Amino acid sequence: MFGGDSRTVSGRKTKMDTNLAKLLIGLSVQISRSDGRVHSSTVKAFDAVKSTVMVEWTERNICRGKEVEVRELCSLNPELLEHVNTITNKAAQTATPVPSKKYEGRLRSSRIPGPLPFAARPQMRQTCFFQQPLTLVPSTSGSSAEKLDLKPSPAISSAANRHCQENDSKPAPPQHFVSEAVKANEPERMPPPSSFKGGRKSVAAHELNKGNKRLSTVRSVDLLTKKGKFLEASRPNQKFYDMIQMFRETMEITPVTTTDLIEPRKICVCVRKRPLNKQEVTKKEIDVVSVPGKGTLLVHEPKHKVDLTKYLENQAFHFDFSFDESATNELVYKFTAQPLVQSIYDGGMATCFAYGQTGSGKTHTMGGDFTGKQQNSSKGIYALAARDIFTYLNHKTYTNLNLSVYVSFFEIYNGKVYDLLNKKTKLRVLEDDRQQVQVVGLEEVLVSSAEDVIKIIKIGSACRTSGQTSANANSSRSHAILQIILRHNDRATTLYGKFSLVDLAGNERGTDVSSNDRSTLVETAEINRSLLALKECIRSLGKNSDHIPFRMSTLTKVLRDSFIGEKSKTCMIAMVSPGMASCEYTMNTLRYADRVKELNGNSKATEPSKGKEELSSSSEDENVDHSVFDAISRVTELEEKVYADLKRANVLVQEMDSISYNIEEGLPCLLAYSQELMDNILMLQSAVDQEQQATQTH
Ligand SMILES: Nc1ncnc2c1ncn2[C@@H]1O[C@H](COP(=O)(O)OP(=O)(O)OP(=O)(O)O)[C@@H](O)[C@H]1O
Repeated sequence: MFGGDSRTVSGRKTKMDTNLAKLLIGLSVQISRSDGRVHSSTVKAFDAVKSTVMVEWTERNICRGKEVEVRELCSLNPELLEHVNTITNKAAQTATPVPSKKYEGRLRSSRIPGPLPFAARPQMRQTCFFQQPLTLVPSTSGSSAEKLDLKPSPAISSAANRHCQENDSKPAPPQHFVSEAVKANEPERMPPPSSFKGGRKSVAAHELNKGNKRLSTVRSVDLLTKKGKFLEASRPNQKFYDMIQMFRETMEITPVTTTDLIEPRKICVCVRKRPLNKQEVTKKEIDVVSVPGKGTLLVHEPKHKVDLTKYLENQAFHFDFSFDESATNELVYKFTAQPLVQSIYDGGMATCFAYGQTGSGKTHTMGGDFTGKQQNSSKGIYALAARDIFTYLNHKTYTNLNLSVYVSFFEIYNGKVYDLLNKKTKLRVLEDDRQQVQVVGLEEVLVSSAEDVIKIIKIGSACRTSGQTSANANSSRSHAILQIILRHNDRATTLYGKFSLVDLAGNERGTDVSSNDRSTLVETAEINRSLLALKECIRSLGKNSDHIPFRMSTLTKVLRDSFIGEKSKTCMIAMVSPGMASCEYTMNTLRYADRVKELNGNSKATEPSKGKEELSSSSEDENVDHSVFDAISRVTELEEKVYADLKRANVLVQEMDSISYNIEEGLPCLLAYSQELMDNILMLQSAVDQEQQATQTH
């Protein structure tokens, strides 16, 4: 690459590295932190092999440090690159460098540095989709064969310019970059202990490259001992993080605002992203979900190519509304459940579902946000809907309807219904000849204010069945259904309208439970079965189909009247966790929500951003769905047969019972009768005996 005698070249290169080290060390430079802050730090060491520098700064009296790639440093400090280039060019003509003005007072050495050792770096690839690839163009001019003309992508330039503007308030000169290296087998950026150990560093790096286990151990021990000092050690999957951050720099964001228009919809499907939680932040979990707004949500799916190159697959999903991590429950309510309140006053059925992976924020959205373990029930969709229902009730338009409000709160756990307002009494779900489904004995409490409803929510929520899964220590494994019912104040208290607010159980797969015992697996299978049935029912509602497959699960049975009727309206809020660890479940949630919405006339077409791969995976998903659906239908058929057999057996038992009753009743009579008969026989016998005696005497 360098041409000429290799000994001369390597000798020249070592000298240049030494010069560059002298130029950089001691400089005050801007660095970018993982949380987005940009501040100054001092260059302490230069690693020519990795083309990185070690920088240090003081924060709250703690000396911190981090390793930064030279190209990253140059992008944040454009004058630095300019300065290096100036010196390099001058060096070709004179032996004395003239430092650029900005760094004049900060240079510790005025010796001529060599050009940046970019050429020593391996060929790299830009694999982040949606990102214009960076170009690495060898310069044809100049005497130095190592010098490269590095062209940035416009997106990155603008990002870098933004940084510069923030810090310098003057426009940044054109930037020079190398493309993003994303080899999985490349070590993640960690502070090299060698940088601080003078002569040892190159040996350690060299030996490490050779795969020397002993030295690897030494290196990791070094890293551990340095941990206290270098708190900024990069996060796991730093490359993915960088790629996502770069992508976000180019993203246009239009968040939902309270002034946005709400169109009336029969089925509304929205998505809400929760913020990273404390544990995720501590683990330096990467946020892989972006919400540009206008109903769109992006998942930056981290992927590896066959050659282990890391890349992102940015997948776009479109819903009626998309809410980012800053959205409040009030805002989410305004666009989801609130428009449904009107429909129950029009005599319809409204249903709002919170769907998502365990720990994604369903209970937070429906029941209210948490402060520690305390839930603020007045800030959830349950309470907000109750408040509006009472506002309507007291409005002059509706007072003449003469309605009262009742509340029931129950859960479905493992296909069984439990009354949360009556000490979790197990209830039976029966269907009459007209296919009306009744939850027999369900407590309905008459309420006169939203505060009454909040009290009921508190009582009911405390009762919910909880288990433990790997994602959420207080996971709800049941579907909780709060129903706010409007009834006429006549003697029969006939039903007028009903709002069902459903906090669904977590949708994670059977393998995601920390305990693999049979009951937990059965529990998970039951959850998945009911969620699948729910999807099919909402899809049928969307198609205005006459056939609603509501018998497939207890959940759909009890919500049967929500899926029928012209005035029925449904809203689903799909919740997603933003962490990279949840990426697969996030994709499952979004695909589910997408299928629910698919046949809804109001929805815009989904534009998967992927090509063939995405299409094949979604058709695979469909096949899986259908086979599961078929299996569920078969199980449901069998269940119905067994149920019919049971019914017949029951009738037989009752007949036998009545026969045995008759036998039991008849037996004493028979005995008395036979006794009577016996007495009569005896009497007859004695009469015959007397007659015989009399005959003999005569
Ligand atoms: N939008 C949000 N803002 C802040 N914190 C949130 C948000 N959504 C969820 N959380 C927090 O995340 C944690 C898990 O949320 P939540 O219990 O609501 O999840 P879930 O989906 O109901 O889980 P499960 O299905 O297991 O019950 C809670 O501590 C909650 O406070």
